[in-house]
Amino acid sequence: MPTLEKLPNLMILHLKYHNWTKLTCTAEGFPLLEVLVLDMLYCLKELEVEEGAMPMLKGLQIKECCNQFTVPERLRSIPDSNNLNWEWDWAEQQMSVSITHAVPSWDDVVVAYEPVWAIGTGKVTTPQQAQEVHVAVRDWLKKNVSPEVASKTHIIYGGSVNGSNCAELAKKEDIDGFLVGGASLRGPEFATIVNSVTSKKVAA
Ligand SMILES: O=C(CO)COP(=O)(O)O
Repeated sequence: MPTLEKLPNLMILHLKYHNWTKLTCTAEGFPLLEVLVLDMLYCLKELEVEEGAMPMLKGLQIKECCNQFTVPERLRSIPDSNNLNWEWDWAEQQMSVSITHAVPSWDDVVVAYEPVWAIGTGKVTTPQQAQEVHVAVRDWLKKNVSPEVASKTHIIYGGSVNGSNCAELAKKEDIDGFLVGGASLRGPEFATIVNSVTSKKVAA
Protein backbone atom coordinates (compact mmCIF):
# COMPACT_ATOMS: atom_id res chain seq x y z
CA MET A 1 0.00 0.00 0.00
CA PRO A 2 2.68 2.63 0.76
CA THR A 3 3.79 2.48 -2.87
CA LEU A 4 0.43 1.85 -4.51
CA GLU A 5 -1.32 4.67 -2.71
CA LYS A 6 1.12 7.18 -4.15
CA LEU A 7 0.34 6.33 -7.78
CA PRO A 8 -1.27 9.55 -8.98
CA ASN A 9 -3.33 8.07 -11.83
CA LEU A 10 -4.42 4.75 -10.34
CA MET A 11 -8.19 4.41 -10.81
CA ILE A 12 -8.97 0.73 -10.31
CA LEU A 13 -7.27 -1.55 -7.78
CA HIS A 14 -8.02 -5.24 -7.42
CA LEU A 15 -5.99 -6.79 -4.59
CA LYS A 16 -6.13 -10.56 -4.70
CA TYR A 17 -4.54 -13.46 -2.79
CA HIS A 18 -2.22 -12.03 -0.19
CA ASN A 19 -1.46 -12.64 3.44
CA TRP A 20 -1.62 -9.05 4.61
CA THR A 21 -3.16 -8.77 8.06
CA LYS A 22 -3.57 -5.00 7.97
CA LEU A 23 -4.00 -2.48 5.16
CA THR A 24 -3.57 1.21 5.83
CA CYS A 25 -4.42 4.04 3.44
CA THR A 26 -2.99 7.31 4.59
CA ALA A 27 -4.77 10.66 4.29
CA GLU A 28 -3.34 11.60 0.90
CA GLY A 29 -3.47 8.08 -0.48
CA PHE A 30 -5.08 6.96 -3.76
CA PRO A 31 -6.04 10.42 -5.03
CA LEU A 32 -7.87 9.16 -8.16
CA LEU A 33 -8.92 5.68 -7.09
CA GLU A 34 -12.52 4.98 -8.15
CA VAL A 35 -12.87 1.25 -7.60
CA LEU A 36 -11.36 -0.94 -4.89
CA VAL A 37 -11.74 -4.71 -4.81
CA LEU A 38 -10.38 -6.71 -1.87
CA ASP A 39 -10.47 -10.30 -2.94
CA MET A 40 -9.32 -13.48 -1.18
CA LEU A 41 -7.30 -11.61 1.43
CA TYR A 42 -7.80 -14.43 3.86
CA CYS A 43 -5.57 -13.03 6.62
CA LEU A 44 -6.88 -9.47 6.58
CA LYS A 45 -7.98 -8.37 10.03
CA GLU A 46 -7.88 -4.61 9.79
CA LEU A 47 -8.57 -2.02 7.11
CA GLU A 48 -7.62 1.48 8.11
CA VAL A 49 -8.57 4.37 5.84
CA GLU A 50 -7.52 7.74 7.11
CA GLU A 51 -9.74 10.78 6.65
CA GLY A 52 -9.16 12.21 3.15
CA ALA A 53 -7.87 9.00 1.57
CA MET A 54 -9.51 7.72 -1.64
CA PRO A 55 -11.60 10.86 -2.16
CA MET A 56 -12.90 9.66 -5.57
CA LEU A 57 -13.96 6.14 -4.53
CA LYS A 58 -17.24 5.14 -6.22
CA GLY A 59 -17.25 1.37 -5.99
CA LEU A 60 -16.10 -1.14 -3.38
CA GLN A 61 -16.16 -4.90 -3.26
CA ILE A 62 -14.96 -7.09 -0.43
CA LYS A 63 -15.13 -10.75 -1.25
CA GLU A 64 -13.79 -13.95 0.24
CA CYS A 65 -11.87 -12.21 3.00
CA CYS A 66 -12.84 -14.68 5.72
CA ASN A 67 -11.77 -12.69 8.76
CA GLN A 68 -14.44 -10.32 9.95
CA PHE A 69 -12.94 -6.88 9.95
CA THR A 70 -14.62 -3.55 10.44
CA VAL A 71 -15.16 -1.57 7.27
CA PRO A 72 -14.38 2.07 8.04
CA GLU A 73 -17.47 4.26 8.42
CA ARG A 74 -16.87 6.33 5.28
CA LEU A 75 -16.57 3.26 3.08
CA ARG A 76 -19.84 1.72 4.24
CA SER A 77 -21.92 3.97 2.01
CA ILE A 78 -19.82 3.27 -1.11
CA PRO A 79 -21.89 1.15 -3.55
CA ASP A 80 -20.89 -2.34 -4.58
CA SER A 81 -18.73 -1.88 -7.65
CA ASN A 82 -20.77 -4.62 -9.40
CA ASN A 83 -23.71 -2.24 -9.49
CA LEU A 84 -21.94 0.60 -11.18
CA ASN A 85 -23.15 1.35 -14.65
CA TRP A 86 -20.49 3.60 -16.01
CA GLU A 87 -18.32 1.25 -18.00
CA TRP A 88 -17.64 3.74 -20.74
CA ASP A 89 -16.75 6.48 -18.28
CA TRP A 90 -14.02 4.27 -16.92
CA ALA A 91 -12.81 3.18 -20.30
CA GLU A 92 -12.60 6.74 -21.55
CA GLN A 93 -10.77 7.98 -18.49
CA GLN A 94 -8.34 5.08 -18.61
CA MET A 95 -7.65 5.63 -22.28
CA SER A 96 -6.95 9.28 -21.61
CA VAL A 97 -4.65 8.52 -18.70
CA SER A 98 -2.69 5.82 -20.43
CA ILE A 99 -2.61 7.05 -24.00
CA THR A 100 -2.08 10.77 -23.79
CA HIS A 101 1.62 9.96 -23.45
CA ALA A 102 3.41 9.17 -26.68
CA VAL A 103 3.02 5.65 -28.01
CA PRO A 104 6.12 4.83 -30.09
CA SER A 105 4.33 2.48 -32.48
CA TRP A 106 0.62 1.82 -32.65
CA ASP A 107 1.37 -1.41 -34.49
CA ASP A 108 2.48 -2.86 -31.15
CA VAL A 109 -0.62 -1.83 -29.20
CA VAL A 110 -3.58 -4.02 -28.28
CA VAL A 111 -6.31 -2.47 -26.13
CA ALA A 112 -8.03 -4.76 -23.65
CA TYR A 113 -11.38 -3.99 -22.06
CA GLU A 114 -11.84 -5.91 -18.81
CA PRO A 115 -14.68 -4.90 -16.47
CA VAL A 116 -13.18 -5.38 -13.04
CA TRP A 117 -16.29 -7.16 -11.73
CA ALA A 118 -16.02 -9.79 -14.48
CA ILE A 119 -12.43 -10.86 -13.77
CA GLY A 120 -12.33 -14.33 -12.27
CA THR A 121 -15.93 -14.11 -11.07
CA GLY A 122 -17.75 -16.23 -13.66
CA LYS A 123 -19.87 -13.17 -14.45
CA VAL A 124 -19.40 -12.14 -18.04
CA THR A 125 -20.58 -8.92 -19.59
CA THR A 126 -23.29 -9.14 -22.24
CA PRO A 127 -22.01 -9.14 -25.84
CA GLN A 128 -24.02 -5.97 -26.42
CA GLN A 129 -22.44 -4.13 -23.52
CA ALA A 130 -18.92 -5.20 -24.52
CA GLN A 131 -19.62 -4.15 -28.10
CA GLU A 132 -20.75 -0.69 -26.92
CA VAL A 133 -17.56 -0.16 -24.94
CA HIS A 134 -15.38 -1.44 -27.78
CA VAL A 135 -17.08 0.92 -30.24
CA ALA A 136 -16.51 3.77 -27.83
CA VAL A 137 -12.81 2.86 -27.50
CA ARG A 138 -12.49 2.72 -31.29
CA ASP A 139 -14.22 6.09 -31.64
CA TRP A 140 -11.86 7.50 -29.04
CA LEU A 141 -8.87 6.26 -31.07
CA LYS A 142 -10.37 7.74 -34.21
CA LYS A 143 -10.78 11.15 -32.65
CA ASN A 144 -7.63 11.24 -30.55
CA VAL A 145 -5.13 9.31 -32.67
CA SER A 146 -6.26 8.66 -36.25
CA PRO A 147 -8.93 6.83 -38.26
CA GLU A 148 -6.23 4.47 -39.55
CA VAL A 149 -5.08 3.50 -36.06
CA ALA A 150 -8.70 3.10 -34.98
CA SER A 151 -9.40 0.63 -37.75
CA LYS A 152 -6.17 -1.35 -37.25
CA THR A 153 -6.00 -1.63 -33.47
CA HIS A 154 -7.16 -4.87 -31.93
CA ILE A 155 -9.60 -4.28 -29.07
CA ILE A 156 -10.02 -7.42 -27.03
CA TYR A 157 -12.37 -8.38 -24.21
CA GLY A 158 -11.38 -10.06 -20.93
CA GLY A 159 -13.35 -11.22 -17.91
CA SER A 160 -14.77 -14.72 -17.41
CA VAL A 161 -14.51 -15.67 -21.07
CA ASN A 162 -15.12 -19.40 -21.44
CA GLY A 163 -15.96 -22.03 -24.01
CA SER A 164 -19.68 -21.36 -23.67
CA ASN A 165 -19.79 -17.60 -23.97
CA CYS A 166 -16.95 -16.90 -26.44
CA ALA A 167 -18.93 -17.57 -29.62
CA GLU A 168 -21.60 -14.95 -28.89
CA LEU A 169 -18.98 -12.38 -27.85
CA ALA A 170 -16.84 -13.11 -30.91
CA LYS A 171 -19.79 -12.38 -33.21
CA LYS A 172 -19.68 -8.72 -32.26
CA GLU A 173 -18.03 -6.62 -34.86
CA ASP A 174 -15.68 -4.70 -32.59
CA ILE A 175 -14.57 -7.58 -30.35
CA ASP A 176 -11.29 -8.56 -32.01
CA GLY A 177 -10.16 -11.23 -29.56
CA PHE A 178 -10.01 -12.22 -25.90
CA LEU A 179 -7.82 -11.88 -22.84
CA VAL A 180 -8.37 -15.22 -21.16
CA GLY A 181 -7.55 -16.10 -17.56
CA GLY A 182 -8.95 -19.23 -15.91
CA ALA A 183 -10.22 -20.90 -19.06
CA SER A 184 -6.73 -20.83 -20.57
CA LEU A 185 -5.76 -23.54 -18.10
CA ARG A 186 -8.24 -25.96 -19.66
CA GLY A 187 -6.70 -26.97 -22.98
CA PRO A 188 -9.73 -28.06 -25.03
CA GLU A 189 -11.80 -25.13 -23.77
CA PHE A 190 -9.00 -22.71 -24.57
CA ALA A 191 -8.87 -24.13 -28.09
CA THR A 192 -12.62 -23.46 -28.44
CA ILE A 193 -12.04 -19.85 -27.40
CA VAL A 194 -9.12 -19.39 -29.81
CA ASN A 195 -11.14 -20.88 -32.65
CA SER A 196 -14.15 -18.69 -31.90
CA VAL A 197 -12.29 -15.69 -33.28
CA THR A 198 -12.19 -16.98 -36.79
CA SER A 199 -11.21 -13.93 -38.75
CA LYS A 200 -9.11 -10.89 -38.18
CA LYS A 201 -11.74 -8.21 -38.10
CA VAL A 202 -9.59 -5.11 -38.01
CA ALA A 203 -8.05 -3.58 -41.12
CA ALA A 204 -4.77 -5.12 -42.32
O1 LIG B 1 -7.82 -11.26 -15.79
C1 LIG B 1 -8.08 -11.94 -16.75
C2 LIG B 1 -7.12 -12.07 -17.83
O2 LIG B 1 -6.08 -11.16 -17.62
C3 LIG B 1 -9.37 -12.61 -16.90
O3 LIG B 1 -9.42 -13.68 -16.05
P1 LIG B 1 -10.67 -14.66 -16.14
O4 LIG B 1 -10.81 -15.07 -17.57
O5 LIG B 1 -10.29 -15.81 -15.23
O6 LIG B 1 -11.84 -13.88 -15.65
